[in-house]
Amino acid sequence: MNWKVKWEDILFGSPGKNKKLERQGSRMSLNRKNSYNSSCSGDTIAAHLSNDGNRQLFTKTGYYKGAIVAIKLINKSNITIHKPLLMEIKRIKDLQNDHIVRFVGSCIDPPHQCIITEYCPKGSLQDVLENEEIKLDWMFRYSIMQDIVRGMAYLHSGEVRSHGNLKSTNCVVDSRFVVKITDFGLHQLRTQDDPMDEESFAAHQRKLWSAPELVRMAHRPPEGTQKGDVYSFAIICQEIVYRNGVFYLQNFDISPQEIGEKVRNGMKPYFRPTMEAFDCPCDELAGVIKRCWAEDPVDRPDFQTLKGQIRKLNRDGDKGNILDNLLSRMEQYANNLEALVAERTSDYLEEKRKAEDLLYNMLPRSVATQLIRGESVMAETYESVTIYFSDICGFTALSAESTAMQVVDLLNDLYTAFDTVVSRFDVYKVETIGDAYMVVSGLPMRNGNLHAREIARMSIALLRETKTIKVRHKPDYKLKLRIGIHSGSVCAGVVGLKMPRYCLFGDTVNTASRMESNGEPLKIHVSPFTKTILDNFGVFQLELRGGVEMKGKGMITTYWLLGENPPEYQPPANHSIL
Ligand SMILES: Nc1nc2c(ncn2[C@@H]2O[C@H](COP(=O)(O)OP(=O)(O)OP(=O)(O)O)[C@@H](O)[C@H]2O)c(=O)[nH]1
Ligand SMILES: [Mg+2]
Repeated sequence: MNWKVKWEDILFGSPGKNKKLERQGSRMSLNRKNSYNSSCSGDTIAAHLSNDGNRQLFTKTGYYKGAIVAIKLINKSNITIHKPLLMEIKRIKDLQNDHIVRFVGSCIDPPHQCIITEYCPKGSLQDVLENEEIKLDWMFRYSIMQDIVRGMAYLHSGEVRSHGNLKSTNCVVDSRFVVKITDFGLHQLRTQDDPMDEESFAAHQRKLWSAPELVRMAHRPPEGTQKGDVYSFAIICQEIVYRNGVFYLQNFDISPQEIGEKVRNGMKPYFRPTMEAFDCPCDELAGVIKRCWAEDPVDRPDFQTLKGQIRKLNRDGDKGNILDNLLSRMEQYANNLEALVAERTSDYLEEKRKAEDLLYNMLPRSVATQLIRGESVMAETYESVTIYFSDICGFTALSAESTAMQVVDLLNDLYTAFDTVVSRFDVYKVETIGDAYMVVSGLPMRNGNLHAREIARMSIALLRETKTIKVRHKPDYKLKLRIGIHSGSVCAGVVGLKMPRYCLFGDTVNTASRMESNGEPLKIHVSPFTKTILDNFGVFQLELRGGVEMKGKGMITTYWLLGENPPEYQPPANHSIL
């Protein structure tokens, strides 16, 4: 029973891996005329927007024994394994042909029943024909027809005998643009518990590939007939010639249901899709296609005969030889690889950008850039910087009365607002610890004496901002921010390898923190060192607070920052014309 696969043995991978699988997945355009009802569902199916903005779906895929496989879910509550089914599975597993999709195995244990096959990354022939970015010259189109003929001739010559459901969605395209036949045999597994509504648009659409004699049958055999397959092949060839969807009718717009009725009634002239010799590279091709969809199955050639005919047409058309054909496919393959490389490169750049953005958020820009370049960041001494600390008074009591989520929401609201304010100044936010917020100016880029002015302005702005912030779960609660600022020298550098952090060290940091803890709610507590610098600007209103006993420092005289005078009115200069 080497065909039996355990669902657990199929790897659906991490989200990252899935993304990769999905990208390689086959596409089913949802803008097709039919209302296709996807039977695929599951975690590896992804939707995305194609270049032209159409939503597309991918077929379900997974990893099995190290290879990507296509997974087709079976909509059946119960599968009985009996001898004929086992024999059929064996026959299908033994099939070996370049143009037949390899059967990998099947999961039959509910609830995960599926058929697992080789995965052809380019999707179905219908997907390829619909994709305008893929250029198909005539030689290429002949080779697609020839691939199908070869696969079908092989199927018909073996024990499978016939397909019964040949259509452009059941011809899949591998990464080298070789077309392979899929979804044949195993009808017992494929018949669904809740079959599709026979009168639905999708059901009528599916029948467009079916030969008239089969459509007329009340109980048509799921395996169809060999001549029926030839008719389906002709319909596919017409799709290949016109690239306008199945059963394209020039200047004629009727529903699949009406088409079905006209084909079924078998009245002369027999109703078939548009096929003009002048739309083909040679008259004979149109003739071959028309013979394949002859009303009387006896008049249709078999695939063995078609093999020779298509080969001859391609040669007679003098459109090149085997080598040209090969080169053409290789060219398509190379173009495709280029697109793939471009896509992967943009993925890589996107991931790189995300990683760098993260680093830029965690570290000052210049430091992050140095680290990205692989340079080590040496700790540096800065003679003069200004440090800001703030805290929310009564935060512990407020937290005790709130749920953890409410606290998180509050801090999130607060810091989102703070971060916006902070971004307007030449400062660097060092960290937030709970309700404490620490900001510095004057490093890693030195800014002379401006650091005190930047921090003072930012403090005033933050204080103003706090007054506007509403605590969502306590709308009447007034947040009281307590701010302390101090200037002096610090040492700064990156510490840690796993989670590098840019840290400041030195007594200035401690003093700034003490300025905050010795401050008062809704006030900005300024150290005498910062005040001296601020006085140089002549715009800040400072008020003496008095002597404050500070741990380890003794008594120091501190100030309150009340605000900034508006810039004085400057009359416009009187320019005289010399
Ligand atoms: N890449 C890839 N895509 C596939 C494969 N099989 C199916 N698909 C995609 O899935 C789409 C729908 O395939 P199916 O679920 O087999 O549906 P269908 O072929 O329309 O109908 P039935 O075969 O009759 O069930 C196709 O058009 C392809 O886009 C495969 O082996 N590889
Ligand atoms: Mg199919």
